[in-house]
Amino acid sequence: MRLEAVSKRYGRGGWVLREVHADVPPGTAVAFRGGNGSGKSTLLRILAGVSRPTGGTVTGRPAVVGYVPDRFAPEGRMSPRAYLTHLGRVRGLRTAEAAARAGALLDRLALVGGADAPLRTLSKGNAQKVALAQALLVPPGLLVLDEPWSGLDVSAHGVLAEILAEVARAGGAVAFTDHREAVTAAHASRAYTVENGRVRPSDPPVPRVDPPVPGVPAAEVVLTHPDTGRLPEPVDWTTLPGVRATTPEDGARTRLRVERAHADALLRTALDHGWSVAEVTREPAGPGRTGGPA
Ligand SMILES: Nc1ncnc2c1ncn2[C@@H]1O[C@H](COP(=O)(O)OP(=O)(O)OP(=O)(O)O)[C@@H](O)[C@H]1O
Repeated sequence: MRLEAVSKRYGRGGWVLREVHADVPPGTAVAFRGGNGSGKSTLLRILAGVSRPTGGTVTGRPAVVGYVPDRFAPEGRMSPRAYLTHLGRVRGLRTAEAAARAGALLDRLALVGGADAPLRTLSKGNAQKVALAQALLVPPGLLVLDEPWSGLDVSAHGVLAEILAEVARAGGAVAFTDHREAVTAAHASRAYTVENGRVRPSDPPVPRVDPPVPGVPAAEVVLTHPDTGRLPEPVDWTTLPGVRATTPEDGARTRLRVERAHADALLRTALDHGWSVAEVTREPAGPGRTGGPA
C-alpha cells in the first residue's frame, strides 16, 4: 500500500498532514511514531480507509482491512461474544464460523470474566481486547492499529506481538502507532516519524556503544526469541544499569555488553520478559573488545 503526497485538513482548519509519502508493503509491519497531536491517528484512519485525504492518492489497499481505533468504548447490553459473532456475520462468515472465531479470539486474548458481560461494563483493557478481536475476525490483508498496547496487560502484550507477526507472515501488511522507541524497534521492520503533519522515514535502530571502562569486567550477552515461537516483550535495554552497548542484529536477536556486576540482573529481566539467552561470554577486565589498552 502506498500514500503519495497525502494531505489532510478537517474542514477549514489547519493542515494536519502535509504531502505524506509512505509505503506499507505486504508482509511488513510498519510503525508510525510521533508525539501527541502530530497526526498519527489521522494518518492511520486514512490508511484504513475510514477517513478520506483532502489531497494526494492512496493505492493498493487490500480488500480486507482490520482497524483498531485509538478509542473503543462500546455501549449496550450485548456481550462481547454476541457482538463479535454479529460482526463476523456482517463480514460474511456463517453464524457457526463467526461464533467459533469470536470464541477463539476471546480465549486467546484472555478476556477474563468479560466474554458474556454487557459491553458497556468492560474495563479499558478488556474493551481493547474486543477492539483487537473485531479487527481479526476475518484474516486482514491490512491490519491498522492505533496505540494497540495501551491498556493491555502484560500477557496480552505477548499475544498482540504474536498476532502482528502472524499477520505479516501470512502476507498481510501491518501499520501501527506507538510513541515508545523500544516497541517500534521490536515489532516493526520499517518506521516513520510523524512530526507536525510531516512524515519521514526513521533511521534504523542505532546501536549504542559506550566506551569501555578501564578495570570494570564486562560480559557479552546474546538474547534471542525463544524456540517456542512465542514473541518476547520489548525491553529498552539501554535503560538497564550497567548496559554499555546494544546491537540489535535483527528483529529476533540482540547483542548486549553489560558490566559483570549487573549481568545477573540483566539476564533475569530478559528471562522475565520472555527472551531466551543464547550466549554469555566473559570479557577480560579493562579495555573490552573494541578499545585499546587502558
Ligand atoms: N475529527 C477531527 N476534527 C478536527 N480536528 C481533528 C480531528 N481529528 C484530529 N484532529 C486534529 O488533528 C490533529 C492531529 O490529531 P491526531 O489525533 O491525528 O494526532 P495523534 O498524533 O494521533 O495524537 P495522539 O498521540 O494524542 O493520539 C490535532 O490537532 C487534532 O486536534
